Amino acid sequence: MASPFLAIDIGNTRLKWALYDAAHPGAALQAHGAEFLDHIERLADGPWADLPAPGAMLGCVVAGDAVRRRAEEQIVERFDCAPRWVVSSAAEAGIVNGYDHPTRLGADRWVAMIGARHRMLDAGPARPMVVVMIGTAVTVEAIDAGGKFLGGLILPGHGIMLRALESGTAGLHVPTGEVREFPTNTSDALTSGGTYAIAGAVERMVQHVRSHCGAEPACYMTGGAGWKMAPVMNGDFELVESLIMDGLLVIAQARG
Ligand SMILES: Nc1ncnc2c1ncn2[C@@H]1O[C@H](COP(=O)(O)OP(=O)(O)O)[C@@H](O)[C@H]1O
Ligand SMILES: CC(C)(COP(=O)(O)O)[C@@H](O)C(=O)NCCC(=O)O
Ligand SMILES: [K+]
Repeated sequence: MASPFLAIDIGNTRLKWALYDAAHPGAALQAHGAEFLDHIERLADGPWADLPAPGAMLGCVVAGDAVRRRAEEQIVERFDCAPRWVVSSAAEAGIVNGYDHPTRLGADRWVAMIGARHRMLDAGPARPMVVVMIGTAVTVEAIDAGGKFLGGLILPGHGIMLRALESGTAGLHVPTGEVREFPTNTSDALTSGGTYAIAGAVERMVQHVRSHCGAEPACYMTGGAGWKMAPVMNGDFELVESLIMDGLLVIAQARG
């Protein structure tokens, strides 16, 4: 019988976790949650206290070694399974890594591309892809129809953009505004500026992929703030909250 599988994604803002009934794509989600990094120590005695024990876990972490160790303490304290973390490599689960130094690619980016490729092939014939993650930072990846990661953009996320503007100016200390085509107050101008900066970068990457690959890319969006960006995107963007968890399930199955 299959045993439960624990997937963990540790970004620079939050640790996201999901427990599945087995370690393969399409497995049933049994429980999930997210903790800000300051609250990782609550996991074992809090949200994880009543979970069935996973037979294995796999995660990705870009938040640094100290945070990874704090998460490992919780995993080991609560569950009898070894912490395992994905490291970006030259090739895995259908994606070939075009980075100059493949292991320097953020593991979350690598895993999300693997999840997206699996989803795209499930839906139909192979196409190029643009994979966008809206987290603490924003990443915009280009993948060709053969599964080669061509390269990607890194931008500041909404929060970092606003904090940078606040700390670098005298007059920009205002509450969050609305996204407007023609903002007429400072709050709306800041919120709209950040949103359209991201949307514009994504649109450029879609153009680059379209002309490089000669085909319309399948476009996926994920990350904690993906729901804020998805409504303003031009073109067909599929919002998939679980893209990283999906990628972890694909990798776990491929590794057996
Ligand atoms: N409920 C929420 N809690 C925390 N951040 C949120 C929430 N909803 C949206 N966000 C936005 O999502 C971003 C964090 O997304 P997340 O995917 O957790 O990032 P990371 O993977 O970098 O830890 C924050 O910068 C914030 O703007
Ligand atoms: C780009 C990132 C900071 C994104 O982090 P996140 O927003 O998910 O917290 C992370 O993937 C990272 O640290 N990458 C390493 C550098 C690189 O991918 O080139
Ligand atoms: K992330």
